[in-house]
Amino acid sequence: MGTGGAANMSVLERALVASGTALTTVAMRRLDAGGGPGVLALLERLGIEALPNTAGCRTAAEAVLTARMAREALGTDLVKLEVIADDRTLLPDPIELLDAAEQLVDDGFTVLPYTNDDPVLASKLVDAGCAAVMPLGSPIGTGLGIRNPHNIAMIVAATAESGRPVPVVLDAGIGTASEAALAMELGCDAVLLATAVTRASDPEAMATAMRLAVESGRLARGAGRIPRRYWAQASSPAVE
Ligand SMILES: CC(=O)[C@@H](O)[C@H](O)COP(=O)(O)O
Repeated sequence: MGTGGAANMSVLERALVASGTALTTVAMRRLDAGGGPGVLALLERLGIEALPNTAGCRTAAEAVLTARMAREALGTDLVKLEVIADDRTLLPDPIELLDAAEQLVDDGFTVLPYTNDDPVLASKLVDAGCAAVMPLGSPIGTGLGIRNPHNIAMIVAATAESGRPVPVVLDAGIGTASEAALAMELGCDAVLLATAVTRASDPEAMATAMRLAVESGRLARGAGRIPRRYWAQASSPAVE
């Protein structure tokens, strides 16, 4: 889960608990430095691990600095690496992203990069030593779902066949539960979402729906779906 967009801390808490999340991002450049029990205190009380996020960074240098500050502040080598090209699309900048990933891996970070649904860039991030690849379904906050399911399936296949199989996390753009289920049926190992829950009319209910969708999508993936057929096939064989 992400923590951005919730109406208040009480709504966020109920959604986090309902989602069953074990790892939740915290945008380090948007952290409320003020007093009072902020997001970090909430996550600690709920026993949810904080995943520092370099959200808002536009260059590799900014992302590397933000990650290092987060490691100092939170004592974790985990980092969700976001390097954004522009404020309108919030799409990853592939050049700066790969540069930052290489620097952070060299500096001992466990890097979880938010990337495009581009199998070539995903493979380069795996080769750079990232601990996962996190392709978008559609741009952050759009709720447009998974625009290129085939690309996500290719990233899953290429990652599994690479010398370093790493988890694939569908990150961004999920709008409702069926899209989270589809991500898991495509072979993703997890989803990372915020807007669909935190800005839903009933965030707690949507968080519950997402948890159930991820569980069912994962089960369906393992159950071996039937092949798609061109022509009909009677479900009951004809009696000879
Ligand atoms: C939670 C987080 O890190 C977001 O930047 C993530 O990409 C979620 O995007 P949505 O808000 O579209 O779910």
